[in-house]
Amino acid sequence: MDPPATSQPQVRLQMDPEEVQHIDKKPRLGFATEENDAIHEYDDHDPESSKEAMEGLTSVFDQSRVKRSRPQKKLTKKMKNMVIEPYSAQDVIFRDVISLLGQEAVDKAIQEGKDWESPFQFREEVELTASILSSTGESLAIAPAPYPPWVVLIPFALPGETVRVRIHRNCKMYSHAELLEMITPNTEMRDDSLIRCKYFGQCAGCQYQMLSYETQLDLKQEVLVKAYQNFSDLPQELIPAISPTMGSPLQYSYRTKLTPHFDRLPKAKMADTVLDGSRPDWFKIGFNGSGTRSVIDIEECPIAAPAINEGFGPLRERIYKRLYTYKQGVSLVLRESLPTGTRPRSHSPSFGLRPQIPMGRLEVAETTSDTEKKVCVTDQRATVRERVGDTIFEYPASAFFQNNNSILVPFTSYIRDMILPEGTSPQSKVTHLVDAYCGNGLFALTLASSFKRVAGIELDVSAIQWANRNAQMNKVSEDKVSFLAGHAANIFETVQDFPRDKTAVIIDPPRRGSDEKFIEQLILFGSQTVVYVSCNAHTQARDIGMIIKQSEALKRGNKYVLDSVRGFDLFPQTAHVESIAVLRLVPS
Ligand SMILES: C[S@@+](CC[C@H](N)C(=O)[O-])C[C@H]1O[C@@H](n2cnc3c(N)ncnc32)[C@H](O)[C@@H]1O
Repeated sequence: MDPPATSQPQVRLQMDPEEVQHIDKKPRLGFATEENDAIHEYDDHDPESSKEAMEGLTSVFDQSRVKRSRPQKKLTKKMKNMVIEPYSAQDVIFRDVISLLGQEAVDKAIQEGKDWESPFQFREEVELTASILSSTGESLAIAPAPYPPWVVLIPFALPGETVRVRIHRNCKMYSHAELLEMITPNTEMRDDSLIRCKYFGQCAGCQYQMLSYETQLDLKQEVLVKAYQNFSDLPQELIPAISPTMGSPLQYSYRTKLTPHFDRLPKAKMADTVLDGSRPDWFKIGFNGSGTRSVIDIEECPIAAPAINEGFGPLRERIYKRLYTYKQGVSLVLRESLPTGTRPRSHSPSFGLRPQIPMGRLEVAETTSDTEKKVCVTDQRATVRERVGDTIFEYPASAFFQNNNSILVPFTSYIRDMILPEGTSPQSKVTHLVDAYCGNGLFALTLASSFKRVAGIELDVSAIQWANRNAQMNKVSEDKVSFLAGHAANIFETVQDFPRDKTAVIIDPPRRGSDEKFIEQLILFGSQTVVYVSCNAHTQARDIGMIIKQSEALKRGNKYVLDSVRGFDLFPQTAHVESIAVLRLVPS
């Protein structure tokens, strides 16, 4: 079903392999995903991410569900091509549209073929009031009477805020930056003095800089509530109360990876420009603009780690000097790294301390980040070094690794505490761990000291080589931790000797979630605990619903129940949230 993790169908290395990835065609909505497996519709982890749903003031009915009777020529090419992926941002918004307009009105519009027919005249001025904030970070407004039922997305607006816009074709008129200035503020939630980035509103990366951190965490809790309501297909009584989101110790300067890019250079402009090593005014390196597919020039990113911002200036200068060498669009990687020579710490008991420190109502995790000076790695093939608690990780600069180091100790400790809750009797204590979708070994290696045996599996052969190397570097023996390259579902036949009532399985799949093959094997194996980690709560909710229902359908005397769901804020200032769901096997 999924392409192999190592294939990169639309991205290939051509020249200057040390620093750039040339892109065959102009990126549609984003770049190679953190999973390195394809060009995704958008990459939730990257500030350049741009969603179709954030393309402008966009109508949000669903093309894919409609059997059209009206002439297709009425639709623009873009609309014709638009298919809403289940569990995508558009699908998430579509559920919000239904909740706003009602199922009946939506069905009627679809039946009449009016789901994409804007009720607005060309360049008509309309005053819109945002009704709800979607999980994607933009607000939805209902067109006022006498318009027919119609929903418009307003990026950066908050519920209750009003904006007067002149509507263009398909409701698109103003750039988002202009929109930001046109919004009549809702003083309860909005505090524009909090905005730290001069590109906020223009750049597609951040959605929430105008909100207090407490509000951001509350919104992310709400994202998980809605994800489980809308996508798990579980009755409400089987969904536990979603726990408050764990805040990130660093709310700015946290990103350890940045991937700015530039488009194919315009030949005519190149011919007319004297390249003198400075930036020609038409040349832009940065991220996708909000509401546009073009790149905006960004010199610094306040959510990125200081080392990355320090490295960005010199990298830009190197690029200006050799602009004539770039034949295609280019994606860069900047990665924060410990200096080489940093060694693993000897294991200290501090890693076992409970991480949370309450700050009033706000819970922000305590970090054990290094105080050591970091460097910026821009060579995509170079090795990056990172410490998580006592464990050192190395991986290639272009590989996947969680991008907010400041929260990784509390994040991994929380998973361990969920697997080994306080007060468990020694007889029922989990002793064995499976790390499915293990990447280069983050969970397996940070948690190894708490288990007798650990087995990790990962599709990307190179990631497995790095996982083995990381095990060696941290002096974790092969008898204790083993890594296997392969489809996650294959892990279960290799851990038949693990006692199932004393085994926990961690799942951390890509955004698209897990697959039926894996879920079937997981349920058949029947480990005592399952911890599902995900950067996409919607596919997580779908999979959790499947696991619960299928385990019950097996009728073998036990079933999975959803014990807890908690968000971790790995992506402050953005609408994204990492979700940890814990399942326990209980007697039916
Ligand atoms: C979100 S990353 C998590 C990696 C790791 N747990 C971490 O936190 O660093 C998802 C990983 O799943 C891997 N993957 C994707 N499909 C897979 C499959 N079918 N079987 C095993 N691994 C897969 C990807 O290569 C990627 O490394």
